[in-house]
Amino acid sequence: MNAIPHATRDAVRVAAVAKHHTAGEHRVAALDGASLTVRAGTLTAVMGPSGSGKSTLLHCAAGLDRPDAGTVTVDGVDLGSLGERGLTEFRRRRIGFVFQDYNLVDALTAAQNTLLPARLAGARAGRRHALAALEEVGLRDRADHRPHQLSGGEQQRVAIARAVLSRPAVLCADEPTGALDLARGRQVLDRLRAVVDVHGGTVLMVTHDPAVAARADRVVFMADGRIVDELGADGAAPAAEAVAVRMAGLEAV
Ligand SMILES: Nc1ncnc2c1ncn2[C@@H]1O[C@H](COP(=O)(O)OP(=O)(O)OP(=O)(O)O)[C@@H](O)[C@H]1O
Repeated sequence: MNAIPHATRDAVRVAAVAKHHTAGEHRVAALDGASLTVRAGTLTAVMGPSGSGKSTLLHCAAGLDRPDAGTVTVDGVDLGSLGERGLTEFRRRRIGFVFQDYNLVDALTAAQNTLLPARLAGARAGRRHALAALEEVGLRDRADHRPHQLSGGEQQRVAIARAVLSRPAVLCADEPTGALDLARGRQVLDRLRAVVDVHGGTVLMVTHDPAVAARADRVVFMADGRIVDELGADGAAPAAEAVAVRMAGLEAV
């Protein structure tokens, strides 16, 4: 097989993407020519002032929103070339989500939720695989609990177990630690790091917290619907202080 090493492949390519939202008579340019390339096997954090377009960028990269202009390519597939059904299937098979409100199916147990994307994709994964993935996120003993019986952080970890099992091309995380206390937030981040460092996965994460962003390999900064700056591109780990200074600069504008 001509496998390309993970670190040299692009998992996500967002090129000159524009996206407008309409609220009443207002038309807001949430993205205005945003471009971002995410290498496979890396953890990238997206930061920026409130309203700068972070969530919209993540939604476009995850195939949940369609851009008005520009292209989004995930794992070599131009999402714009897919119809609704094709896009839904691609999302199920190739994109993982750690979102506050887009995570788990209430009617299913943690183990069943962990298996869901793999099963939908036709993989022959069974309970044994689900338990192994849940073990990795420290939740093997909660395998038969349903989402409402789990805390927010535990639900996030089930969503990560899912990614461990189904190996999406990219795992998109929107404020994965936002609702968690420090210790639980750290656990979730440790697991996201393991998705990258142990399993060779790719994570794209939106966060407001410089300390969280400092766990990424690269931090990109948004303002007015575009990527305007970044840290870590030279291979040096971004420091929380440097991230905070850049953010303060953007928020002061
Ligand atoms: N569904 C929507 N309808 C109308 N406007 C929207 C919608 N979603 C986002 N916007 C607007 O688009 C712009 C970008 O929003 P987005 O949520 O992407 O920013 P963000 O950087 O993630 O913000 P925050 O940090 O506050 O979550 C904002 O001005 C926002 O008000």
